[in-house]
Amino acid sequence: MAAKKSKGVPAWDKENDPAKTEDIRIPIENLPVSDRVKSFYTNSGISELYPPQSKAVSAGLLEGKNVLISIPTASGKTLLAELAMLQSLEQNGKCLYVVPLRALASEKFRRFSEFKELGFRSGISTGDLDERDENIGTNDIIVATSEKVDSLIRNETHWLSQISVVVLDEVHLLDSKDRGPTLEIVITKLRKLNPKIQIIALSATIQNSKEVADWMNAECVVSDWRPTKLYEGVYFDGVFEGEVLHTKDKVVKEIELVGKGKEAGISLAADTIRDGGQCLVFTNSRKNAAGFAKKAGPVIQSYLTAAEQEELSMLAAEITDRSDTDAAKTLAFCIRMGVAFHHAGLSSDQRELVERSFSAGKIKLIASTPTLAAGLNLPARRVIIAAWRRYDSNEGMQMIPVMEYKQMAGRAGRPHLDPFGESVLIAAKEEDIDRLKEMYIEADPESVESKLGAENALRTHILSTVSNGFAYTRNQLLDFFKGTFFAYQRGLLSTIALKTIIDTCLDFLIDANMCHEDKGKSDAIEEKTSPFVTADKINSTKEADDCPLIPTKLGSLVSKLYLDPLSASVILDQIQKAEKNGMTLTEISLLHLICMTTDMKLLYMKTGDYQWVTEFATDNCEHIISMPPTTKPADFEWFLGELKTSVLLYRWISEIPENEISKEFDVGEGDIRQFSETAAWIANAGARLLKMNGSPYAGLFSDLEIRLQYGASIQLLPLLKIRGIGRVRARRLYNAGFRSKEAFQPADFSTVVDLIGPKIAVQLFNEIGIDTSGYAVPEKKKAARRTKEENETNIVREIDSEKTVSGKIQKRFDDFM
Ligand SMILES: Nc1ncnc2c1ncn2[C@@H]1O[C@H](COP(=O)(O)OP(=O)(O)OP(=O)(O)O)[C@@H](O)[C@H]1O
Repeated sequence: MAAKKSKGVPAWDKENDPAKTEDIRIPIENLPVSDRVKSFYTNSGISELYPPQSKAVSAGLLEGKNVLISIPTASGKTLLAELAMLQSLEQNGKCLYVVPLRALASEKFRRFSEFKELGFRSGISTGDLDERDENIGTNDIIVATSEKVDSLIRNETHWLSQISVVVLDEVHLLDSKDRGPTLEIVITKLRKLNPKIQIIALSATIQNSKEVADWMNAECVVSDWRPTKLYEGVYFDGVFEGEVLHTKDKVVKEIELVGKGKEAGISLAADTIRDGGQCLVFTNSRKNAAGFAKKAGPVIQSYLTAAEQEELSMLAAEITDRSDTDAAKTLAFCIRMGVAFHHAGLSSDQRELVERSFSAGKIKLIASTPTLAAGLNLPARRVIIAAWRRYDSNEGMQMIPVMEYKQMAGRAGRPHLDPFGESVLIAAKEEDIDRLKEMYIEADPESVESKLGAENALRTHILSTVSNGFAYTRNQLLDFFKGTFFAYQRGLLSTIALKTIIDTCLDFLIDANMCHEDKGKSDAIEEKTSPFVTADKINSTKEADDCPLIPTKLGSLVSKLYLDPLSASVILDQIQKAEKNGMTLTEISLLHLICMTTDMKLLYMKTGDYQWVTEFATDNCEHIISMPPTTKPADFEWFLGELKTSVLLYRWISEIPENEISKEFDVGEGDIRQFSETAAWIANAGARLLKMNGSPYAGLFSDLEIRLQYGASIQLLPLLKIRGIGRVRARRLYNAGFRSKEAFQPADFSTVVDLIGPKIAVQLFNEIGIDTSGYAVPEKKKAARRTKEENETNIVREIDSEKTVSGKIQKRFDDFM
């Protein structure tokens, strides 16, 4: 039934509000948006809203109200965000779209770039694409991760206060131990910065959506409607039985067992691919993901046409052209058979290629860790959950959370991509069938619980809250944190808990000289209001005994660097100790120091590691600033983990090939990049902290930062400082006798072209001030050479784009799964 249109009243007529009770689908034509926005959607084939979307519009989405939308996977949450953003943009607004992962940011950025035809520009601010943060605020829509937004707030980015609509994608991640606290703080600060901001929160279905919505002062839209049927079921002993929840529509399929081992997972995948569908298989470890793909390959290959196989061979060649690690070879081997694996150990290039080729229908099956569970729109007709238990280092084998199951299952049957979807849990025993139905299919996802109440999470946010002027006293700090979801959820109890944690954190910050308390000067509060957050935006509860908290220069710097204050204090204390003891610090000393900080992730110690890492410690004891006594086993074990990670970084900056590092440490290329990038970011922060202190080691940290970014020896540093030159080209130039900028003479042009290719040679000569306009520049010759060159250009570009507004390196926040 179409809603009636009458003058001045929205077409969905709120009085009757049919969307609340009926399967109403508001026609795009009836929406209170401009004609060109309507045409944009109708031209793309979207003529009416889905029922849950209609419900959101009825709830005031297009009237500027805050709305939390908690509806099933694939039910079109993004379109709702788009409508609210476009409506605001037409009234000169500016929108911020906050996502948890960089892969999602890229997907959304690509989509919003289509609004160019409406005259709206989009930008991405995750620190890994070309767009620079200096200019990012000139865009109409800015896509960013929550950590990046937090960092933009800390750096007092002026356009943040112009944001009229903020979209919080995957807001149920408030529950995440790693990402939740930052997301919570970002929401609280954005609301303080601009109390009129419209919040659109998009969430998977969660138990306590009303509670989250109430915290945000938002309307809560809940629905279980899904545009395509999703059959959720269990496979056991050759049969898959699925059911569409709520409609009770059933399917029973006998599955032909195929392949050498007649394995359930492979047979289930083959069953769909034979019918022209594609499959996503979720496993519980990287090893199992690659193992599944290798085993499934020969079966899936038998369904491919010759033309498909040829295309896949080209994709496989793209992988091996760019990397010669064993993992790359295995991936290429699988891709030739139409299958792939996907996990955080792959490089971002490899992951993108796999996602892109699956979307294009070339790769038929991906076996993945949960890296692919969240948010991406992929054409999987069947999702197979091959393992619903996962190993947890603290608690052993555990069943995966219901929320994670729902997210995985929701990748199946996406509108426009597949006619229906199937999600299959594999039961090994008959008694598991009912258990799995009860525990996953029929179960409600867990409630979202704030994870803000831990000292580790709060320390950094307390410093930034004081540094940016969101609070000037202890009482104001408490008031600020009373605005968080943690306080809202815990009620009165949270005040006592928060006060205790705030006091502990402040004691630490005062001790570490990052902030001080101006006792007896409560008048000073008025004097030091920040230009970023004005005093009237602070809900002040100034009392006579409430004296000002003043961030020190060090505190402000640590906040802007996005470093955990504990990390900063470790760096400064250890350097001071070394200087006092008259030590001469080396790259090994600093690498170990980087690994001592709380911001650095560490490698696990394996049984075979103890001996060699202990020997390394003994051989290098003069380089190590602090060595724990062996009498404290837990501390010593931790120390060995730090040292093992330092050795990985040391190999990287010694130009050891990635494949060797991968084998030695049993890590993937993606891990090496993550370790080195995080370490480079901490080295940059270390350099800036020490520079402020006047320490002679600031320079050593700066050099180390560049070496960590590129994975290069100290000899190559002068060449690496030239734009466009990465470690491969720098090594080639160095070996040919070019050791610094000054070494290049106009006559060397053709030699340099031979070494690094024409494009980069021209760039290099121009950069060092030699005009190349009169030179004959040869065409690039071989495709293979081009790929390698482009590969290195990508690495350099990625590194260049890591620099933000103030030239700092931003931290990477990808999962390690
Ligand atoms: N009203 C509509 N009519 C037709 N197609 C639509 C409509 N709304 C959204 N879609 C399409 O549905 C698909 C899924 O939408 P979207 O990715 O926004 O879902 P989602 O709710 O964000 O899912 P998830 O939570 O799983 O990420 C997209 O291809 C989108 O273009």
